[in-house]
Amino acid sequence: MDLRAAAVTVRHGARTVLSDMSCALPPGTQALLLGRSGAGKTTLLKSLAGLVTPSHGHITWDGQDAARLSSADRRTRQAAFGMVFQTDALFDSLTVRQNVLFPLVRRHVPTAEAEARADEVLRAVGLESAADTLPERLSGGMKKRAGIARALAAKPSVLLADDPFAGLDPGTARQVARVLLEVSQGGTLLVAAPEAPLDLPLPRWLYLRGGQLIHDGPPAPSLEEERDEVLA
Ligand SMILES: Nc1ncnc2c1ncn2[C@@H]1O[C@H](COP(=O)(O)OP(=O)(O)OP(=O)(O)O)[C@@H](O)[C@H]1O
Repeated sequence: MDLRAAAVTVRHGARTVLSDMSCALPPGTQALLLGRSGAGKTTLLKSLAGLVTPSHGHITWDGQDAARLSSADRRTRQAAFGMVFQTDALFDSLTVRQNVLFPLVRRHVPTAEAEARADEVLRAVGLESAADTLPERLSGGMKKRAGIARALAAKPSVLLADDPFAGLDPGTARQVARVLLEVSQGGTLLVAAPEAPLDLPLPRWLYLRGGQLIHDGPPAPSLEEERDEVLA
C-alpha cells in the first residue's frame, strides 16, 4: 500500500499532538520513527492506520483519503495493516497458536487456510515449539514475538510496530529485530522507538520532536545527541 500523510495535524482538546506533518511511505518502505516519549510516535502510527482521524490534513491509502471512506470500506482496507502496539496483550486463556488464529477466525478466513498461516508465522518468529503454550509461560521476548506473529497472520502489506523493544534485554531485542526484518521483506515496515535500535539499522529515519517532523531522510545520529544536550 502507498501510504501518505499530507499536512496532518492531530489535536486532543487544546493540545496539538502532531503538527502539520507530511511524509510519503511508498510500498516497501523500511523506516524508523524516532523521538522521545510524548513526541507523537504512537499518534502518527495510529493516524496512518486510520485509527485516529486528523484534525487537519489527510492520510491517504493508495491515493484515497482514509477519512472519506465508508466505515465498511475503511475496515476492509485496514486489513492491509499489521499493528504491534506497546500495550498489546495476548489472551491469557488461549494458547499462542489460538491467539494467532483469533484475528483470522474473526475475519472468517477458512479454517484450513487460517491454521496453515498461523503455523507459517509462528515458524517465522521461531515460536513453533511454543504454539500450544499459554502466554503466562512465555518470556517477555516470546510474548513480543507472539504479538508480531498475530499481526503478521493476516499478511499485512504494512507492518507498524510501536516500540517493540520496550522492556526487552539486548539479546531478546536483537532476536525481535531480526524477526521484524525477516518477516517484513517486500512490505512496508515502520518501527517506532525512543532511540535508534542498534540491531535494526533501517535506511530511513523519521524524527519527531514535540509533534513536528524535524527530519525525514537517512540515519542522522546527531539528532539523538542533540536530544541529550537538551535534556542535560
Ligand atoms: N487520546 C489522547 N488524549 C489526550 N492526549 C493524548 C491522547 N493520545 C496521546 N496524547 C498525548 O499526545 C502526546 C503524544 O503521545 P504519543 O503517545 O503519540 O507519543 P509517543 O511519542 O508515542 O510517546 P511514548 O514513546 O511515550 O509512547 C503525549 O503528550 C500524550 O499525552
